[in-house]
Amino acid sequence: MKKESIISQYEAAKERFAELGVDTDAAMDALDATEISMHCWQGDDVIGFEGSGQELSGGILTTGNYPGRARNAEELRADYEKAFSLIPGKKRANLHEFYLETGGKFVDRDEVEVKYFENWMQWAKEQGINLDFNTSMFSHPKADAGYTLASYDEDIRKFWVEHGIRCRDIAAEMGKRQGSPCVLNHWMVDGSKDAPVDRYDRRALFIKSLDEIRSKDISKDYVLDAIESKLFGIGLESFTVGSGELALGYAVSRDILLTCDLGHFHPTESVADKVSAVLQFLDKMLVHTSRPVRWDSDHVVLQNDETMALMQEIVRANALQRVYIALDFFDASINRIAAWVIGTRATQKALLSALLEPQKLLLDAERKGDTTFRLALVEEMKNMPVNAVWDYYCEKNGVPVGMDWFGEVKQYEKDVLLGRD
Ligand SMILES: C[C@H](O)[C@H](O)[C@@H](O)C(=O)CO
Ligand SMILES: [Mn+2]
Repeated sequence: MKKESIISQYEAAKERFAELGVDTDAAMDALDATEISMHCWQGDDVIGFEGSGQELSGGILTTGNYPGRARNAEELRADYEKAFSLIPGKKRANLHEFYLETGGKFVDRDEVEVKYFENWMQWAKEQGINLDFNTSMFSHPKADAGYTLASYDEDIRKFWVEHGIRCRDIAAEMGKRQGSPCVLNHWMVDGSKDAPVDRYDRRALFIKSLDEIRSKDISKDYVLDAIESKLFGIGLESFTVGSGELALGYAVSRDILLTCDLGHFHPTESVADKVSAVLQFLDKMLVHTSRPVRWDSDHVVLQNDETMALMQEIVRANALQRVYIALDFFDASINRIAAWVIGTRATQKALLSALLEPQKLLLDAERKGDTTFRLALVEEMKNMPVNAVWDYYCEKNGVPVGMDWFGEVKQYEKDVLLGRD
């Protein structure tokens, strides 16, 4: 699209929104101030660089065989950079522990140290971005029985506690060096295929282990712990130790973040609706934008009703400073850089659309009891020229407008990705 058309379409859109009392420039400023944490695991199909040959486990699954998967950290960082160049606004990089770099030596999860993330930290600094981190309590022989922190086997439980402690130290170092807290997500696979008899002791053990992991007092300026609940995993259909209630109770009682993943609840449950409830009790929370298709399939997130509703609820609750937004999907059937670009831009567009909502008009109508006007306006907003504002925002940020990014991904595929297989 020509620059003049982008500008003239933006001017027209600005006027339309202004008629509804919406300031498009303020909306773009708010979007600009919001960091989106881009997960590393889309780039290599959740395999990591441990080199143990261990298959992906833990009830999650990547399907597809698109060429060009990143095979090492250098390739993954190069792919990240390509994706960054096609996405406007502030980005963070979200790492799992098993993306460590050890120079070829096998380092088990209970031996990980900050030195194995030096390259990542250096790179993040050069890119001007911050890092987030995740404990990796899956895809490991000691997680194969389905229990980690809730294992009855004390050696296994201690192994994972040690892993958690070390991950927290690494996250603290990241947070300290980058001058921005590193969000450390704790997701544990723990659960079982069939209904267990003992749920109570398992959960008590799980909590005990989490407390042990978090026993060191680390400033929230460095690390923000978050606990992620889940409904079920493949092969772990009947029981999840870290259920919604357990995670919420743990987060509230320990004053840490709760992580709500769009794919981790019953299909009729609205994650958007949880935001205003959770934030009554917690200062902050983390959301994982994903797209469950029939189950927690981790399809690339789109600007669908769930993502739109989630962003609306964050904006309506005036909670952009309190909700950390991270992506969580992994699709190996399409170009992985395109997956990042589609998912990140979709998340940002949904957020922009929420920021362009005529909040005052809607609230006034609702408070007056004029639900007819509210319904009419909500429906009308769906076809307002949000995209003209988005195109202008991309142009202003020096990233491709519309589908222009796609040609760049295809070129990179030809020049770089196809040479990998
Ligand atoms: C890689 C995992 O999918 C991710 O860390 C976790 O957040 C999750 O959602 C597991 O289902
Ligand atoms: Mn998740």
